[in-house]
Amino acid sequence: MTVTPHRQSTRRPHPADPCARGAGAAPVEPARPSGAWFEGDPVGRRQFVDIGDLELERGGVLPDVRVAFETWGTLNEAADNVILIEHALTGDSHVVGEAGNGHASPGWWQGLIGPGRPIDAADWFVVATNVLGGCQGTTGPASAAPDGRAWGSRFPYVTVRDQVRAEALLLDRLGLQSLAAVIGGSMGGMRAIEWAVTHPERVERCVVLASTAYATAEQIAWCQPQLLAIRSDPAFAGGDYYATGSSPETGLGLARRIAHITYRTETELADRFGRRPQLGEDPLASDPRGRFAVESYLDHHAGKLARRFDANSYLVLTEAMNSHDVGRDRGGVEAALARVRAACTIVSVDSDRLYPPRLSDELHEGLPVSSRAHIVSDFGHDGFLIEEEQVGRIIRDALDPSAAASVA
Ligand SMILES: CC(=O)SCCNC(=O)CCNC(=O)[C@H](O)C(C)(C)COP(=O)(O)OP(=O)(O)OC[C@H]1O[C@@H](n2cnc3c(N)ncnc32)[C@H](O)[C@@H]1OP(=O)(O)O
Ligand SMILES: N[C@@H](CCO)C(=O)O
Repeated sequence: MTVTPHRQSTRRPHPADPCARGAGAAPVEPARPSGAWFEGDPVGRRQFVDIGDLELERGGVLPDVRVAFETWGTLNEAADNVILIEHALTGDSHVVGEAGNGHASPGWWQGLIGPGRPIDAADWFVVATNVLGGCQGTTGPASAAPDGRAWGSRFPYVTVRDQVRAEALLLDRLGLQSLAAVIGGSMGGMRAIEWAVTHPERVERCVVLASTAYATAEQIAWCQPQLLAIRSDPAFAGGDYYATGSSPETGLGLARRIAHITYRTETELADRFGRRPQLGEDPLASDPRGRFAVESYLDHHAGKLARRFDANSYLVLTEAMNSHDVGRDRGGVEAALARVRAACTIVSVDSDRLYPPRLSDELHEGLPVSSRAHIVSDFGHDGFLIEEEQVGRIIRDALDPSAAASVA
């Protein structure tokens, strides 16, 4: 297959990237490349394809959608060695990074792709997209609407199915019809299973980690105070804060604190922090009031996310996760899962309190061809990111030719 690179972009913060610089200022879209293009790049750099107008599940059309992605490896002649990797809520397409090519920053599954690694780029062509509604180059609330202003509050409600539709259009544009595997964790796992249900004929293997067939009552419940925290921040300005010179960092930080607790475990926090005060601080003093170490830890994660992520994207993606239900309008979860033809691997983290193993059991039991795998971890939901060796072993097994395809 001939591939023509029209334009390359490294992951260095683009001045228009609200995730990279804090979301305070008005976004400026980078110049749009014309038509679809991509490059089989062994290192992985962010690239863009305009997929046109996107029809949304709840009605209406999102015009001029752009999808950003990175690739590793080379597409083979048969175009049947494609793996799609789906990132989680605040993740991105930067699955691995390599020093020396403008990619010094490691990726979120750094040990996964490369020579001798579970996904050897000599064998596979890996595509990792940035999700619709996010803030890493794919169209989201900080992108310019047709009138040139940021979408802001006008950005529509998008569902996980819309996100998968955008990715399917991207792959169509790239001429990639079949997926040897789609792999994702957490919110990425939602997209992975939605891919297998929506496009059974295109997906050969599906690996779903720390995820679910549908958002549960408790998951939606945890999201509610996070949504409220952002929307209650005076700097939120109804969602149209891009031109105000500030952004709802306090609300986003609160949301992250709430979420981060759900990503970890009670025992980890107890063992790691206990009742220890933060170094040099006294939580029992009245002036100045000091912090417990665990409070400082949460402050750290809150600040870090508020600096790198757009609050509107956090809202849009959280609501998309709430929308997730593979059974909607398909006769229920059981009927939806029965459509899947991929060989699936369903993975849970034993200590995950947010996506507990029973949800993986439900997926596994409903899928026609499924293996069940377990990650043993002290870290809870974040175990799917932290326990890279275990994840690597599971993915290596899932990609083994003997675990292949039921796709006709
Ligand atoms: C697919 C995706 O989801 S990609 C997105 C993943 N990345 C993120 O979500 C970023 C947020 N981070 C996380 O969720 C988690 O840190 C993970 C899963 C990435 C990694 O987990 P761990 O390796 O266990 O990191 P941990 O939670 O211990 O955090 C370490 C940070 O806390 C800081 N920290 C630890 N204790 C304290 C404390 N008492 N006070 C302040 N900061 C503290 C460390 O200095 C370190 O800072 P750094 O990350 O800026 O270097
Ligand atoms: N740390 C992950 C947890 C959600 O799965 C994220 O922020 O995306």
